Amino acid sequence: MTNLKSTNSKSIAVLGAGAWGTGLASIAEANGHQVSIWSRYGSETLAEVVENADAIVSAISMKGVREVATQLHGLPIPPKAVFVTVTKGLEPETISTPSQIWQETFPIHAVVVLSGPNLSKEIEMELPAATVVASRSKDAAELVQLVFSSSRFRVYTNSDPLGVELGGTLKNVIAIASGVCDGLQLGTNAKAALVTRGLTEMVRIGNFWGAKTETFYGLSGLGDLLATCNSPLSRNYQVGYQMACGKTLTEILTHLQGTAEGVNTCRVLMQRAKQRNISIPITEQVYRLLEGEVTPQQALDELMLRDIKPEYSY
Ligand SMILES: NC(=O)C1=CN([C@@H]2O[C@H](COP(=O)(O)OP(=O)(O)OC[C@H]3O[C@@H](n4cnc5c(N)ncnc54)[C@H](O)[C@@H]3O)[C@@H](O)[C@H]2O)C=CC1
Ligand SMILES: O=C(CO)COP(=O)(O)O
Repeated sequence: MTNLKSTNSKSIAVLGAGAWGTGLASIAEANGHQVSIWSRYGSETLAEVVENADAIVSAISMKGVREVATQLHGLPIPPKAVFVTVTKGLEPETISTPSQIWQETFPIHAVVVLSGPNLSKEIEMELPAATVVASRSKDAAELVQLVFSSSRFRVYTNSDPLGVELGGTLKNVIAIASGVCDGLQLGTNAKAALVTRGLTEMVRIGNFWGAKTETFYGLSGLGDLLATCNSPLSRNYQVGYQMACGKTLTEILTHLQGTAEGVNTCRVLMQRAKQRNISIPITEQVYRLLEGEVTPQQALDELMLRDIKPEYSY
């Protein structure tokens, strides 16, 4: 077994000084690594922050990933540097995942996806949590595992980066639906049904994309669903909860602290599912709700009154 204390100090560049970027920076720093954080509002340049980095951690929200990757592309990046992406979103124009953008921009560097049930407020309070680091490169995943592993943060490796990334991304849409469920006070049975059928929907989309089914039953799929579908700390859950309480999406997003990626992800998924004829009924109702086409109650009725069918039809 690896002794966590034996890790050599690494140079870690964190891009994005939001809730999760600063949270991950604190974990790495507490583990004895040299951490620099880059923010578009800060005084340090990207070039200064990534110079000599062993790992470059992108904690940029989806809308900024391509722009930051392009800015970095023109800079001298150490060949040893591993890119770590923690963004949970999809690019609307290309339907690319963040790791695909990083890999496309830096084809010779290893890319690692870090995702799991990691509500940053709880991590900030040093409550225990676990996560997954996944990569096509076993060495890169193990390096990132050592950088972040601690007595408060248990990090597992995984060899299905696409599944791990999609788990964290797709669950955001189900978290919005769960917020609606709680806002309407539909009860525990309804929540259990929603989360379970939500997972089926995630597996269906993930399989279509080429991810492994079992990955969705791990920390980055089921684990993250359980966390975000049951916690008012989740911004995505808050979007659904507040819509069920009568607020408009614009009002909610104006006052929300940080990013609720599920809003954009839901739109991208609907576009993809329509093109490919994939059945995603929960996502479809979340989409219609976000677009103002149905009320929360109508979305519920539409889901309950769908044609009856067998439980399994991936
Ligand atoms: N907060 C959490 O609990 C967790 C968040 N995540 C994911 O991590 C990502 C970041 O989340 P948060 O830190 O919570 O969001 P945040 O909204 O607090 O921070 C986002 C960061 O991205 C930066 N950014 C956005 N567009 C940019 C651009 N064009 N150029 C440069 N920088 C740009 C912002 O300045 C900010 O520093 C999201 O995809 C989220 O889903 C993942 C796990 C946990
Ligand atoms: O992904 C998260 C926890 O794992 C954070 O969820 P929210 O983005 O909904 O706050």
